[in-house]
Amino acid sequence: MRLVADNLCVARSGQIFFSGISFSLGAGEALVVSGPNGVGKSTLLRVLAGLLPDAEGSVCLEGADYETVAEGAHYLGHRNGMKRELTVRENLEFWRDFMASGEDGHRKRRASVLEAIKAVGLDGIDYLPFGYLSAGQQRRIAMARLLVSHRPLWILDEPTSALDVRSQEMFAGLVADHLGKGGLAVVATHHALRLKNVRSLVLQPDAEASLDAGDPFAVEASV
Ligand SMILES: Nc1ncnc2c1ncn2[C@@H]1O[C@H](COP(=O)(O)OP(=O)(O)OP(=O)(O)O)[C@@H](O)[C@H]1O
Repeated sequence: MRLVADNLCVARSGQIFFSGISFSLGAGEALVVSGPNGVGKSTLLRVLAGLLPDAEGSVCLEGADYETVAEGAHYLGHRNGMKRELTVRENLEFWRDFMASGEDGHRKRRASVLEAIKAVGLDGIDYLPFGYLSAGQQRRIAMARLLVSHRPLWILDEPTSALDVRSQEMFAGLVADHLGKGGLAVVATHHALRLKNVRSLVLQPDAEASLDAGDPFAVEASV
């Protein structure tokens, strides 16, 4: 399976935020997107997730039975996507049911709610309303959402915001495990992520985007 983006371009209010972004990401690989505030990282991720349909260019998951990239992706934006009034368990049960796919392979590869809570190191708090949790705990439960249903592509916007060093290592472990099983990930971040097997895409205003030295994959972009 490959995530293939070809010549992506986004313009809003007459201003081009980025153009000419093309890359190809294979199973087991991650693309880390970085750059200064407002340069367009979240916008790029939203394009990949199919949330900005008026963007130019194309993006697809090759070698997979998905009509759209969105069908094969988990998108975790700046917001956690949880109801404050519902308990941790109720929130994750909702997402597990909502994202349930008829495909057998997906059902076999998803964690139970309690397994997912344990995987992010928060077992024992499933009965608490989500709104009672600390900011870092809320982010970790948002990551547990990625585990209760299976999607091959993870699109993550600032996933480690509010996380302490230990939780960042936990996050790196989750992503490494996902990549190790043939998954793919695109991550926008300001932090040095403790990830291996990553490609880097740096968006810079009014400049050519810089690429990983020696990157064997085509990752080209200009802003
Ligand atoms: N609907 C819109 N219309 C016009 N401009 C917009 C719209 N939405 C976002 N923008 C602008 O698009 C630019 C890119 O925003 P984006 O959130 O993608 O940046 P970012 O690189 O993720 O920033 P940060 O590091 O602060 O999260 C910003 O200048 C923002 O103000």
